[in-house]
Amino acid sequence: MQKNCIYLDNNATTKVDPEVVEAMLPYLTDYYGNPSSMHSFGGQVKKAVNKAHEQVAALLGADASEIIFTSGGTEGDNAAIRAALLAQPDKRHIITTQVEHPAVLSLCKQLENQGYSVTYLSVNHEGQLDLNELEAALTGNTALVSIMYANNETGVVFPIEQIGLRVKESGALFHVDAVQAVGKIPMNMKTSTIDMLTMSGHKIHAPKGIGALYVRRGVRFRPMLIGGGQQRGRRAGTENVPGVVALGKAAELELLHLEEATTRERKLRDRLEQTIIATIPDCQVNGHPTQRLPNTTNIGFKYIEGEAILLHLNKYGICASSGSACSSGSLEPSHVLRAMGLPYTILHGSIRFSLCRYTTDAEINAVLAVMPGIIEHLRALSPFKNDEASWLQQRDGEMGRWGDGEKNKSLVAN
Ligand SMILES: Cc1ncc(COP(=O)(O)O)c(C=O)c1O
Ligand code: FES
Repeated sequence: MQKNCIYLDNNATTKVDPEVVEAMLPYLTDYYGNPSSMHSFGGQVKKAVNKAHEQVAALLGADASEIIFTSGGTEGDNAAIRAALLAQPDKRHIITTQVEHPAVLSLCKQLENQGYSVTYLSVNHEGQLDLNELEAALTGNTALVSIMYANNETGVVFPIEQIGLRVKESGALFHVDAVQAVGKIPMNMKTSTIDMLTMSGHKIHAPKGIGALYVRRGVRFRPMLIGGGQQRGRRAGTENVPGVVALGKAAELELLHLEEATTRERKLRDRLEQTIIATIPDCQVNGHPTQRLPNTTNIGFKYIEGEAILLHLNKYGICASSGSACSSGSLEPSHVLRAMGLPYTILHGSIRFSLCRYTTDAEINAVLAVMPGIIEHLRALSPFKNDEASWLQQRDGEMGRWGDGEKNKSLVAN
C-alpha cells in the first residue's frame, strides 16, 4: 500500500492530525462508557463530549448548546434541509444554487418529486452568484435558502452575510454548507445571519464519519433521526464518542492555526498557480481570482483530459483531482464548471489542487517540476492541440464508443 505521497487533494479529505489521534485513542480503549449512562464511568465520557461541544462552538463562534454532532457533511446537509421543511409545513419552496455538493443537490431533486419547488441559482463564468436573482426568487412561500459557503471544486466563496440579510428579510430559514470553509475562513455565528451551518470532520484533520450541525438557538428544529433522546432529542443514536472527541480536538487546532496556516497556504497556492499559468500555454484558472478559498486552485488545460493529467501526476506520487469528473452514469463533466459556462475544452481538461497546513515548499516545487512536461507530453499525443473543432469531433466519437464501466467512473464528488 502506498503510504507516502505529495497530497494535494485536501478538499477530498485530510490526514488526521497526530494530536487528534492521541486525543481520541483513550475513547477507543479505556473510556468506552456510554455518555448517557448514570454511572460515573459513563459520566466521564459525557464530560469529554461536553468539552468537544465547547471546542467546536469556539471555532464557529457559537454556543455549545447550538452544536449537534452528526456523521458528517452529508448528514448535516440532509438534517438541516429536512428540519427546515418539517418546521414550516405550509411553505413549499426552496432556493439553492446550481453548484452545490450532491448532498444538497440530490436531496433537492428528490424533494421536487415530493411536491416542493426548487430554484437553482445560476453562477457567472467566475463562479459567482447574482444577488438580484436571489432577491427575485425569494417569496413568502420560501421555506429555506441553502447555499454553500465555499465551493469544493473551485474554492469560490459566496458572500454569505450579504445573502443572509436578504434571506432574513423574506422570513425564510438560511442553511449554509460550510464543509469546505470551516477552518479556512473565520466564523462567528454570534454576528451572523446563518440559522444552520454544516461542517465535516474529515476536511479539518479529524476522521471520516463525524461532523457537526450548528443550529441557532430559537430556530425550530425537527430531528431527521428519530429514536433515543440523545443530543437533547435533536439527533437520536449513541454518540460516536471517539469521533466527537477527535472533532473537538481538530476544531481546537483549526482555530489555533487558522490565521498562520491560511496565510501560508495562500502563498504556496498562488506560487503554484502563477507559475503554472506563466510557464504552460493554453491554461486558465477556473473561479474568481480573489473570492476564493486560500488552499484551492482549479486549472483548466485546453485540448487534453484532466483524467490523463491526474494519471501522470499519480505516477510521480502526486495526488490531485479532476474538476471535471464524469458524474456516475453519464459522461457529463463537472456540474460546477458547466454552470460557470466554461468552454468545452476547459471543462474536460481541468484539475484541482487543494493544499493544507502540512503542504511544504518542496512539495509545490515537485509539482512544478513535472507539470510542464506532463502537459507537453499529453498535447504532443493529441493530434488536435490547436484545432478545437476536430478535438470536439473526436471527443463526440469517443463518447459514443465508451462502455458502461468507463461511463460510471467517478474521480471526484467532494
Ligand atoms: C461542500 C461539501 N458538502 C458536503 C460534503 C459531504 O461531506 P461528508 O463527506 O462528510 O459527508 C462535502 C465533502 O465531500 C463537501 O465538499
Ligand atoms: S470529464 Fe473527461 S469525459 Fe467526462
